[in-house]
Amino acid sequence: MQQKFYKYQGTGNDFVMIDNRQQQFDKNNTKLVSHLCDRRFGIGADGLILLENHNDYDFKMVYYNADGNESTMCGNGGRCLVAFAKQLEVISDKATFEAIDGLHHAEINGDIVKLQMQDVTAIDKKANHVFLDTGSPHHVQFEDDIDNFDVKTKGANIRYGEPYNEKGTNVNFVKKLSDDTFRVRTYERGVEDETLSCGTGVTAVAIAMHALNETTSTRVDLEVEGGDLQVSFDIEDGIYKNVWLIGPAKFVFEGTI
Ligand SMILES: N[C@@H](CCC[C@H](N)C(=O)O)C(=O)O
Repeated sequence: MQQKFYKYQGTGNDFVMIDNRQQQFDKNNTKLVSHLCDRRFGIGADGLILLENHNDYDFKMVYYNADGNESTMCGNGGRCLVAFAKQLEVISDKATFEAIDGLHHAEINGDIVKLQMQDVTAIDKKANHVFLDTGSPHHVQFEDDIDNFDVKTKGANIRYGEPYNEKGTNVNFVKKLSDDTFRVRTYERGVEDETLSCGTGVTAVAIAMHALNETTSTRVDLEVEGGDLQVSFDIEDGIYKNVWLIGPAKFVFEGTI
């Protein structure tokens, strides 16, 4: 069977998008998803996203990692899906959609997509890292020599090690550049490699940096391998609310495979 697809990227985190409003996609076919994401034998992407109909909201997001398994929330993928929904004329400049972690609101203005993320209530501060869930699990730790750091090897050791083990976590290495700017490199679970950007990852970094008093700003700039993102939030009684992930989301090409 031939499959029509669209390719999008958000600061270099790239996705195969499929319009599954007619429910024609074989959703339990792990091999098919990993084949479509394969950079040599398929289209090539960090993940695959289905846009589906929803009874109450604009659409539903179903996210798979490049390994073919459905996974938890993808922030950059959510932003790209909003741009895709606009291309399909499912929305105009605002969206409300359901993903695996709940409801998301979003706004699109040109290439820039703002995506509201879930509130963050639990921040686990350890001696050398912070762990928090921003829709996906994230380990955040400082790394001074971030430019020369072996993210793939060191990230995999943490992702598969204690206490995360097989279920795993995404791993973010951070360097502070100024009071409100941080450089981030991320090892992604399910891609099992460094990606050029991770939306839930930079959201976790921004909140972790604030919780550690590394910034007093509630609007944080994040420099990632594939570009620049911003995260803004409010804090009420120790809960991070009204969390927004902001940055570019761009159409790359479309085709049939
Ligand atoms: N790239 C994503 C994160 C995708 C999910 C992650 N790989 C996982 O399985 O936890 C993002 O932009 O948030």
